[in-house]
Amino acid sequence: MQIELDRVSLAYADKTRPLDDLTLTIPSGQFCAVLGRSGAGKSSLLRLLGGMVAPTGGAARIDGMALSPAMPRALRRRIGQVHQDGALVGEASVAENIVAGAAAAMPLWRALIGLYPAWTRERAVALHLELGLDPAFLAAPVARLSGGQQQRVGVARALMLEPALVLADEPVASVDPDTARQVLSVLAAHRTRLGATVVCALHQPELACAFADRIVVIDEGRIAFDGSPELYRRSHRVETT
Ligand SMILES: Nc1ncnc2c1ncn2[C@@H]1O[C@H](COP(=O)(O)OP(=O)(O)OP(=O)(O)O)[C@@H](O)[C@H]1O
Repeated sequence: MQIELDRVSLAYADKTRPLDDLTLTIPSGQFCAVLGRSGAGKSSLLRLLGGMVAPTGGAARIDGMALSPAMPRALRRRIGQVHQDGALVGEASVAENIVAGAAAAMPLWRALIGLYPAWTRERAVALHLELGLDPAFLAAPVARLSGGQQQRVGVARALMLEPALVLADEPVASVDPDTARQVLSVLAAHRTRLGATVVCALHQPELACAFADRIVVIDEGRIAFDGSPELYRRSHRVETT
């Protein structure tokens, strides 16, 4: 899916302006890492791309269609989102949290009573293992997992419907370096297999350079850098890992 932001601004009710006149095109199939200090506007950008908030200025489009909280369900189900806070149901099991990522593909009543088809359970288990989680966790309440394990559950849930666009907000913030690489490898493999677009907010420039095709740095709601990992490395002296 191609993303086009044309002079997009976002202002919250309290007049905070996390995105300011931002123009950005992310072509279909690109792995774009979004870097920037805390409070720079990365989560706001991902919320806007996920249709959770509407731009207050400019135009935001995905495959030519307007991005907004009112976008059609058929479009929304093609977007997989990894939320910074996990947005998991703590008392539900890990398996239940992961299969919930398929809810948009079935009638609401089925999701409400947990009547998920067999393929969703099989896919949930496959993703769980691919992300390096212990099979013994599947039946455990998600609240019992560590922060990093919960983040991986959030990634598995986001990939359930094989989304054409993955929006990942700091998906490796709480995991060790090896696990971080494993999680980003899963996102990169998803991109390669399906030609999906991946937009991933990160705080680790070295991981961004290792996995992304393109680095965008946001500062005070504006683009401070936009270029290849090679260019980013040269201009920011990033260690190669
Ligand atoms: N719902 C909201 N209402 C008002 N202001 C908000 C809201 N959400 C975020 N902000 C503000 O918008 C600015 C950008 O926040 P955002 O969460 O997008 O930054 P970020 O780059 O993702 O930061 P971090 O790396 O810490 O997650 C900050 O000043 C933040 O306080």
